[in-house]
Amino acid sequence: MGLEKSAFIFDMDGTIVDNMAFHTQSWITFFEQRGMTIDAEEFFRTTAGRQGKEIIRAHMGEHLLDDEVLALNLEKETVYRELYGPHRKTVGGFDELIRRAKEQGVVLAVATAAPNANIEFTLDGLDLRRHFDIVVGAADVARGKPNPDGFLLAAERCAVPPERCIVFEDAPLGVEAARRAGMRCVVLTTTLPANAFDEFENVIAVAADFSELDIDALFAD
Ligand SMILES: O=P(O)(O)OC[C@H]1O[C@@H](O)[C@H](O)[C@@H](O)[C@@H]1O
Repeated sequence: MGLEKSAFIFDMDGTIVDNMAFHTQSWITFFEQRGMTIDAEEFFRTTAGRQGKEIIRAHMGEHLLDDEVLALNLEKETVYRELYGPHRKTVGGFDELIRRAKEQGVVLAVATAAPNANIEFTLDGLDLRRHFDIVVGAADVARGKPNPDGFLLAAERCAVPPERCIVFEDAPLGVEAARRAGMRCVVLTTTLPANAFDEFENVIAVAADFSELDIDALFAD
């Protein structure tokens, strides 16, 4: 890798941890209780990376008051944490990739659509926060993915230009957010297969887990 300052910006859910099936299950339960049915795969493609409040308003009505949305989102995220809690662990090869990235001086950030309680649940619950220079969550930006706001804020706080940032993502809306931010992207196929990302020209690598990735090769692109 060259001497220029560079950053890795990790999506959290579905990327650092393989938890999207648990998010989807908690949404299915949440909507079922309100007499609504959702298709799991379609739901993942169209919502993963959006903020909970955006997902709730899109499905239940834009008229909902902020406090109502907050309470509904709290309910959904509580179910999610109960479901995923016993399964919490990082995706294979994550610790080793972080170790190598630190050795090479890569600045490390997280940019997630998750609320603070879920960030604490995952990053503190797995003792990962110490690895990251910057953590950006739903509370820091108005709009979720596919808007680039979270990635751009993370890059700004890292003081690394977008073209020197590599995003790690598992969801199409997240890859699109990276594209809009002017960032290259590594896709983790935790939830969708590689061909679900064929349309994206900013994808530089696709991997089942982090052990398959070579840092020098990523920055050589
Ligand atoms: O993939 P990210 O950016 O970490 O996003 C996490 C969000 O992804 C959404 O799909 C979930 O429904 C939210 O509840 C969750 O917080």
